[in-house]
Amino acid sequence: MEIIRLEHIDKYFGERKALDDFSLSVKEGEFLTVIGRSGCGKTTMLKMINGLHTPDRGRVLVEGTDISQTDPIALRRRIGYVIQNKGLFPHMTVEKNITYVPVISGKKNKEENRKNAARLLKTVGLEEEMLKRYPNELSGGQQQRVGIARALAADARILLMDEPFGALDEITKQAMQDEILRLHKELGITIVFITHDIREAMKLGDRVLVMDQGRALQSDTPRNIYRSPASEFVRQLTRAGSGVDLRME
Ligand SMILES: Nc1ncnc2c1ncn2[C@@H]1O[C@H](COP(=O)(O)OP(=O)(O)OP(=O)(O)O)[C@@H](O)[C@H]1O
Repeated sequence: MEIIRLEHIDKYFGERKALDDFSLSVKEGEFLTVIGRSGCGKTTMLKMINGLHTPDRGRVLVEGTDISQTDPIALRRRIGYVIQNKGLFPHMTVEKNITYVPVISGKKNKEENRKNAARLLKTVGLEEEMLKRYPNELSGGQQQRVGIARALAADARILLMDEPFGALDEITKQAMQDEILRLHKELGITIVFITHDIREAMKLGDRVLVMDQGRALQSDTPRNIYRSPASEFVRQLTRAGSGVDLRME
């Protein structure tokens, strides 16, 4: 079943066209990785899904409903959103961070919320005693885990991740990649995951979407992308050590 659908989206920032007739369909339970040069529109596309950006043309459907017809706050609360670094509230404990959305959504039972937060921490591989800590008392990898736990706290069925592991060292990054693969399998959630790292895109994605200049260049399984790249750019991208620098526009 289709869970996310973007139909012929155009998005302008002033004169600049960030998305150009962009369409996408994501199936429920799919793990989609998104890769492309800096500035090609990846984040803009992701923010279309949870309504942080609105299209100038086209429609966005989540679970079959046009999101322009739904309450944007309710939409954002049921879609998990994990970003690099700046995700957690620094002045709140881990517990408060994780229970933030459930609490503002009306779940006021403290004991139940605490139990739920402890369960989620365990799900992402952290100890319950971390509930009392503040974000600056955690390592980068631990903060990312809390970010994921928080995104899952509202029983999200969709997780949007924007370069979540970009700032982590290689070893922590690999551990987190394995962790997110496990979570995806266990929870059956749908994940849209932006990365600059082609190895990460190929390792995690059931399907890899390559974007360029606001358009979808190719979207296929890692194997097919590797075997039958749609263009020279995609071919170079998938060849390890090809020297393609995605951070350059
Ligand atoms: N709020 C904004 N105001 C003006 N221009 C914007 C805004 N957000 C994005 N843009 C522009 O739209 C284009 C697409 O940006 P976007 O952040 O989606 O790219 P990206 O592929 O996610 O890049 P990166 O990989 O560097 O994060 C860029 O040229 C960017 O400068």
